[in-house]
Amino acid sequence: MIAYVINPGSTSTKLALARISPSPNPDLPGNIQVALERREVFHPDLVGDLHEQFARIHAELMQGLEGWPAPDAVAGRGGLIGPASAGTYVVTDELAQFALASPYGQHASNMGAALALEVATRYGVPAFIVDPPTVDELLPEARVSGFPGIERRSRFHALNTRAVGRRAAYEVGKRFSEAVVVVAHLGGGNSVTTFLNGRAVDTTGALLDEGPFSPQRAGTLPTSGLLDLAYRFPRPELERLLTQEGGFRGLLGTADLRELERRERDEATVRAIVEAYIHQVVKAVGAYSVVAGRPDAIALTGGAARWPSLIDRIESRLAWIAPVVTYPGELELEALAEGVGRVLLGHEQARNWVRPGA
Ligand SMILES: Nc1ncnc2c1ncn2[C@@H]1O[C@H](COP(=O)(O)OP(=O)(O)O)[C@@H](O)[C@H]1O
Ligand SMILES: CCCC(=O)OP(=O)(O)O
Repeated sequence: MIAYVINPGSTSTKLALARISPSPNPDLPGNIQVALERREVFHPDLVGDLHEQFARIHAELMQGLEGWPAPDAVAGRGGLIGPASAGTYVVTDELAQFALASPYGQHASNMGAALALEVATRYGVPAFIVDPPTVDELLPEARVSGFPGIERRSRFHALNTRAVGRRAAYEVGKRFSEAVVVVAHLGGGNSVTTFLNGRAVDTTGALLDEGPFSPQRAGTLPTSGLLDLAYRFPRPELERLLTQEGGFRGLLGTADLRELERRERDEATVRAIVEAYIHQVVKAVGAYSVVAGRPDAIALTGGAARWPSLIDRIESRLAWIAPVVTYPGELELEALAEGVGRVLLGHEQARNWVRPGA
């Protein structure tokens, strides 16, 4: 069985031809075996409204697909489509258009559904999204913020962290649906999430929410400092600053952790900010390790997990809580393929999205 899987990101669109089959080992996560033939389409200057960028990204994507055999299905990384259950969703034109103009925030993943639908329509096959970032399974007590009218939202790296959580549970001899796993996605954006029996019961969020600062996002700020900023900048500019000019980029002038890995040894300022990042990450993981009882496993993933000494320092401060497993980079293409496979192989029913408030 063949699926095209498409993951639009802020600087590139990652894609793969996925060959999907039932796993010969029924104990493997998801009981599905996936083999990926990967490609990447680079667009480092993706700025502005996604509608304006979509036609260009779609044209470049079609070139990226050239030479592949026809698919049985196409899957795109889901966007900010409103509160949703975890699962694999059929992409309709309504879902695709809603995501492109999402009222829940601008994010490259908002293009995933429309790109998948465009490609799938050309081949006359179904299009899907899997585990969109707005998967919302929060405990009621996790929704309360502390001020009336402000509700904590579930907006995180659901696709990657669920796939990583499934594997982390498997590594400690548990099924994801019967385990407590805390997953820290340390990428361009960060999120720390507690999974209880396969459900994301609490999360820091990843976009203008909470949590440790990231290569480009500010994360949780002291409220008084945020108020000062609110009186200095109009909201659109402040959103851009907090999501694109915060974190390492704001503090050290670069969002590239590979550069900081080289500089840390000789520059005390870099060392101090990296230590502050580690401090914030371990504090967040520690806090999310008490949400649902002692975790069976803690998982570290995202691009920052490719920095060995960084991960060693984080792991050494967390290992007393639970076994720590690391998945450098992300499993988003694998997770898209597994989500489609679960539906096409009959393990799971595809979900139909309903517009929020409909
Ligand atoms: N080999 C590496 N060593 C250290 N940092 C890395 C490495 N590869 C990527 N990174 C860093 O990870 C961050 C991007 O994480 P990633 O999860 O790929 O981003 P995104 O959230 O955009 O998908 C960047 O700051 C990048 O510099
Ligand atoms: C919107 C939540 C997902 C997210 O922030 O992804 P990136 O870190 O890849 O931007």
